[in-house]
Amino acid sequence: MSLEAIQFDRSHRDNISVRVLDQLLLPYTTKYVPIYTIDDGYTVINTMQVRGAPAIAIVGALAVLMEIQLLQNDGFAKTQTFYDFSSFDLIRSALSQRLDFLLSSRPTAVNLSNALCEIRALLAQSGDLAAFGNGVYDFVCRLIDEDLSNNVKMGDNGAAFLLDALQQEGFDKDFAVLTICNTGSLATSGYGTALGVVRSLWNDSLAKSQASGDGSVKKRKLNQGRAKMVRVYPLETRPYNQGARLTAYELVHDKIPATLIPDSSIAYRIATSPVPIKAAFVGADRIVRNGDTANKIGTYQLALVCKHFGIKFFVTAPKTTIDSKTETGAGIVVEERKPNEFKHVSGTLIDIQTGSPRVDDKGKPVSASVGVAPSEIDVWNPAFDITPHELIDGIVTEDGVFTKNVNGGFDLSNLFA
Ligand SMILES: CSC[C@H]1O[C@H](OP(=O)(O)O)[C@H](O)[C@@H]1O
Repeated sequence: MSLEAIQFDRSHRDNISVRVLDQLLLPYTTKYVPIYTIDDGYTVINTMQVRGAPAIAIVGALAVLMEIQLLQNDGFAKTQTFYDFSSFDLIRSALSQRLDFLLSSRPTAVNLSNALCEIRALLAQSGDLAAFGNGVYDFVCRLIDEDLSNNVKMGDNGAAFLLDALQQEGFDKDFAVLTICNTGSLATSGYGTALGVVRSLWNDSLAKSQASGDGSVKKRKLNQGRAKMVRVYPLETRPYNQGARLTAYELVHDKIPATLIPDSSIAYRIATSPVPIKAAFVGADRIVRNGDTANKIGTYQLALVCKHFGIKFFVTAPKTTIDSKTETGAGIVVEERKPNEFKHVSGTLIDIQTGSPRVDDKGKPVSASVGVAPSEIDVWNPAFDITPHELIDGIVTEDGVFTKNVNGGFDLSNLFA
């Protein structure tokens, strides 16, 4: 099992390498795909071999860095025709077109456009390719390192906020939380956003129960109350099943008690759960000025169900996911995926006798797709929906948890770059 979505070998500055975990083959196959060019970055992002707003931005920026490394290789320069090396101005113009292309890989998650904006500024101020390459290298290293440290801060912020709120309302028992899609290490540089909160809640729970754990988890009590998280309910997250394929995989890896549930069972699960469900933590692809949030399709109705049951609903995202240029959710472009990603279900062939993956003559699990709808039927397959800020109880960030003012509005101006 590997939770390392991105392998960036920076041990030799002049010979860096990048590989990404092909998440379409999880949970049964661990395969890394090399990234050499912006085309490679576009492909793995557009096909969702790598996905998750922060991870998309990191892989996009790394693809630019790898292309720059290639452009500085004379052998490549002689073979390609897109770039005109007669002046850096011409190279700069070609690179600008390549950044536009990369940005079109997935339009809704703002992290990629935020990262490419920074890279454009570096391109404008660089005098030559080497200087631009060094600027992008420093930017990408900072993006990766800050994302990881921010995720742990965010996880602790969200966990402590919930635990303190439960203590204040006099709740001191075991509880469960809900989450949707994948917002863990596979969507970021590590630890995760909403799933990072789950990891911090679990660390707190282990510390409070003095559980032995497996030694790999840093047990950290995050408040003095007795309430502790004992179970996670990840939603399968149709139609691409990031919850079933990826979040369940991460929770099994971390040995966090979890029960995978169908998207359609949220209300009935809350009504019948053996332990009270006290919160939902979801990620974000774009949070706009008023707090309206784009996230995986299904998030909006999860928020509605939480409102019905009086359960706290938190959006969890780093500042790199904030879009300070867009006023409300009405301004967000929602990506629609190909119909066959909905009409077909892809995965690994399972031997129904043994329940184990079918393998080929090389022992590799066999991938397959099955049809679950008539090919003639029209479908609507949005990758995201927009949760109105009115349904959001808090926005968890590395800078703390932001809640609404007495007028029911978020003031996120402190988070704007
Ligand atoms: C921290 S990941 C943010 C976000 O990205 C996921 O979408 P996708 O799997 O399509 O890239 C999902 O919306 C997560 O909440």
